Order: sequence, then structure tokens, then C-alpha cells
Amino acid sequence: MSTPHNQAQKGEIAKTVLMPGDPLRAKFLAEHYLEDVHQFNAVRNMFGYTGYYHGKQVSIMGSGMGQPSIGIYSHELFTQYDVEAIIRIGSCGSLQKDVHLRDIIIVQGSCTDSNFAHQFELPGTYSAISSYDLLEKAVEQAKLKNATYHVGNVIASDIFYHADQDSGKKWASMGCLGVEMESYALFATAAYLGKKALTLLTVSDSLVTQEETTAKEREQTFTTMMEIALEIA
Ligand SMILES: O=P(O)(O)O[C@H]1O[C@H](CO)[C@@H](O)[C@H]1O
Ligand SMILES: O=c1cc[nH]c(=O)[nH]1
Repeated sequence: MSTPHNQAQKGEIAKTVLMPGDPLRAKFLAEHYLEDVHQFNAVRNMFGYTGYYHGKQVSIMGSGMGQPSIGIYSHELFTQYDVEAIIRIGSCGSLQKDVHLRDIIIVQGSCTDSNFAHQFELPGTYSAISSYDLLEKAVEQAKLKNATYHVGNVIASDIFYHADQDSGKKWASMGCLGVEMESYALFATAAYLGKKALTLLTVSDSLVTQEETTAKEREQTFTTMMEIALEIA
């Protein structure tokens, strides 16, 4: 079997998949942390790998950028490959002055400007949240690693270059810690399919101070977040 986006055969993908947006972050992670690694996907260069972390089978696959992209890959992983949990390991912009570059955000809830949940024809607004047991384990690991972390709400936006220059400030005024582009669709897809999901983010830039990390740093240096995800997978 395969899908139009994933050439893996059934059985090639572990029950838990770590998903960075960047497929090169997936490659870095697989090459640096996994043993007995096997690449299962290269369609569209959306690299996917399965290997072992301290004896535990784990898969890592890029999601691409944005809710439509993670919507496709997560739906296929959950429905075609019997995946039970997806842990997104992304980058984000900080919206708060006390959330600094390289801090970790353990995403509890996700707001959105996307229409993604309209497909479910709910009689109201869907609040997308992470799976509590994964969130609790991530907090435990963050503490063990003495990581600087924050737990809370984020905005998962469909728009990176927003025409409204104040949109980030508006979400910040509602307590959102950061802005990224996938968590809402991931959480909603998991909820709809009865699966588990968590999003971990490392702050790659600040919309408050304008500081930023490079593309290479986003690919290769967010290792504390990667290690937390590997430990709880
Ligand atoms: O670094 P990743 O995981 O791709 O996450 C963030 O980076 C991309 C934008 O630069 C978006 O996908 C956003 O969610
Ligand atoms: O500012 C940022 C950084 C990462 N991802 C986003 O969506 N926005």
C-alpha cells in the first residue's frame, strides 16, 4: 500500500510519530538520535524515518508548513498506518516579552484563524487541545532537563505574512504565548479520529524583540525539544 503522499508500506511506521514542519529537521533528528534507521518516505522530499531510541521504536516525518499540509499527513498516518500519537516538534514566534528565544512552549490549547474545523459541521467553535497524558509527560521531561518552558495557548495561523501588523498583538492580549501554523489542525484531526496529539515548540524568533534564529539553527539546534519528544514517544 501507499498514499499519494507517503510511499511507506503498512508496518513501516511506529505507533508514535514525531513531526517537525521541516523535513530536514526530521532527517537531522533521525541521523543523530535513532539506531537501525530506515527511511520510509521521500515523496515530495517529505522525509520519513523509523528507528529505535533507547530500544523503543519511533518514527519521525516532516509535516510541511501550514494546516492543510499537516492535515494531509496526519490524517494518512492515523487512518492508513495505524499511528496512535503524533508529537509535533515545531518552531514558533514569541508573542510575549517573558517568552524568550529558544524557550520551549508545551502547547496546551490552540486558537486559529483557519476554517479547518468547519468540515466537522459543529454547532459552534471547536477548542483544539493537546492530549493531557502527553502534555503531562512533556512537562515532567522538561523539568528533568531543567529546560526553560511555558505551558499554554498559542495561535495556529494560516498566514505567515499577515496584512494586519497588529494581529500578533491581539492574540498576545488574549494570553497566547506564540504563533505557529499547524497545531490546531493536528489537534482537531487527532480528536476527530480518536487519536492523541501534542505540540512542542521552540521559540525561533520574537515578535516582541525582533530577535531571530537562522534557518540552520531551526533545523539542527532545537535539541532539548527533540529530546523531550523522544523520551515521551
Ligand atoms: O518550524 P516548523 O515546524 O515548520 O514551524 C513553523 O515554521 C514555519 C514557518 O516558518 C511554520 O510551519 C511554522 O509553524
Ligand atoms: O514567527 C513565526 C516563527 C515560526 N513560525 C511562525 O508561524 N511564525
